[in-house]
Amino acid sequence: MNHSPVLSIEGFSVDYLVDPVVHAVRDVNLELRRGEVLGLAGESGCGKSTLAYGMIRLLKPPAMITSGRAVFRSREGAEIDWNRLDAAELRAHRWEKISMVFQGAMNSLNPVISIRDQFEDVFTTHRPRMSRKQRLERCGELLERVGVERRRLSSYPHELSGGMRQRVMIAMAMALEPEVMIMDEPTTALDVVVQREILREITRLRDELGFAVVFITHDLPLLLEISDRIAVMRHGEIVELGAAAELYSAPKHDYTRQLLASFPSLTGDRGSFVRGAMDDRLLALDAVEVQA
Ligand SMILES: Nc1ncnc2c1ncn2[C@@H]1O[C@H](COP(=O)(O)OP(=O)(O)OP(=O)(O)O)[C@@H](O)[C@H]1O
Repeated sequence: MNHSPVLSIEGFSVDYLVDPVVHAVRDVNLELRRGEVLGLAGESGCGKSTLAYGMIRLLKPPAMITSGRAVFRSREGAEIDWNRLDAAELRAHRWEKISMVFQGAMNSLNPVISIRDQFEDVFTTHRPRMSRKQRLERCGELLERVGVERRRLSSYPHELSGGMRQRVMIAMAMALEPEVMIMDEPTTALDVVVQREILREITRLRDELGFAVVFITHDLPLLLEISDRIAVMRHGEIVELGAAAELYSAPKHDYTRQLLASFPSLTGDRGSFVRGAMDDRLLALDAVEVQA
């Protein structure tokens, strides 16, 4: 993995201007490295979503960014200060450079428009020079990438299962080959088996295409499994940031310890899937150390 940052969050603070004011994100500094899966962990209300929406300027009043900036560095070396973009530039860069999949995104598909037409929309807006044939080919290819048959392009959302619709949303988020994908609880609404399949798909695609992911969930065991690094948030601040395996085996902050302890599957006697996966990771780390 290339360790250069693709997105740098610097001194970022967001308030909700209600009475009393909520300081939802407080002076956060965070670097997302090219190609990594960065997990954002922390209990409900700690500010994960506000930070994620804030960094791409998707917040609406009463939210206000009170300090800081989010700088995106493209593959070509261009620097984009997200806070300085006007509305048209923001629209152009979202999806192109940074795309998003949110919890329940599958319900944002328009029920009366076929998957093909919704998909094509992304390309007609952002790739106006593509021919219809090219668009169709690309839409089919993207669907297959996320494990949905090409023939589903002619389906309407209600004809697909929730898992399939969420896969369609992930395919759409990948359509313009963004360098960063922000995923806020993208699989929470799905049953555990489908959730696992989709997560496996996301990490496989990340390996193949090299985009970086900010993955948000309150499900710490899941985060430990799929993340390279994890940032733990509490009361709007990042209290600990480290490699997933290290955070699991040697948490530094008391709150991280408490958070780990609150998941019986991580601490209980019964072996769990996550613990197995983490043990493999730790063994891999040991192997690297032995080689070094
Ligand atoms: N529109 C709003 N107006 C006022 N306060 C808000 C608003 N949206 C969020 N907040 C507050 O901001 C803080 C951070 O919320 P946020 O949704 O970012 O947390 P979160 O960690 O993503 O939680 P969850 O996991 O439940 O989504 C919370 O105290 C929340 O109550």
